[in-house]
Amino acid sequence: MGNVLLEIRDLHVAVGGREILRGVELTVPRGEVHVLFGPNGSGKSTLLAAIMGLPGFTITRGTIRFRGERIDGLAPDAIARLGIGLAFQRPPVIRGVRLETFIRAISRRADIKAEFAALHLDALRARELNLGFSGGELKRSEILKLYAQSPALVLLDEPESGVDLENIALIAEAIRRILHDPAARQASAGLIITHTGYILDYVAADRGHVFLDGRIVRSGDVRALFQRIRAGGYGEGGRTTAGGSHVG
Ligand SMILES: Nc1ncnc2c1ncn2[C@@H]1O[C@H](COP(=O)(O)OP(=O)(O)OP(=O)(O)O)[C@@H](O)[C@H]1O
Repeated sequence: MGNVLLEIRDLHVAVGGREILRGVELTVPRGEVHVLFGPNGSGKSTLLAAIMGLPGFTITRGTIRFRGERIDGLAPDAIARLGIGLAFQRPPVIRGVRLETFIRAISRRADIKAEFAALHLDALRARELNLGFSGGELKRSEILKLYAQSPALVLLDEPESGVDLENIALIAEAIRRILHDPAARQASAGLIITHTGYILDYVAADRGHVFLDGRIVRSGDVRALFQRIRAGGYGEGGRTTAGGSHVG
């Protein structure tokens, strides 16, 4: 138990009265990076939202434990304070709050100025949070947010989607700094959703899981799972859901 950071048992989650997660079982040990694959609508983002305690995602059965303590039922700010951070797939706009003000308010890091520069976000410091940000800018500011927050468990929802190749490298390097921070006593654990797999070229991932219809149906070596999905789709015998070599 001492080595387990996140433990999810028989998790059922309803959204808008519809059951989306139907018995998720997942264990993430300290310092490990796990990757979630699965077709559109299979419930991957819902899982991250439920871990984060976001409103509208109702846990109807099961438990979520972080460092051995139940966190299901806690408010998102309490969960964030315990050391979990989420980079949204589509982050919300917050009018009237400048990017820099927001980052400084949540930052536990001394070197945040350097990270603004590394993520090419200096020109956006005074902008209202996420308002009119391009796809790449949105993703980079989400990663900066995580870097500032410095969580023990990092949840990344498609960090590279809609991002050009140069910016993927920029983002992936920053994710590496968050996950494998030499200043931290222990590396952070991560749970990453990806369709493209680009991120796997940069981040050393320990284990992969395939999501289908609200459950994890297969787990194993990340690269072997990804190759299998590329070759045959997401279903047990291949092709049932994703079809052909199309992954995302
Ligand atoms: N706020 C909501 N209200 C109603 N249904 C929702 C809501 N949020 C998610 N859902 C539904 O839950 C299902 C799972 O969505 P989710 O975003 O978790 O899937 P996903 O696996 O992350 O998909 P993708 O790969 O397309 O991002 C979808 O059918 C979606 O429409």
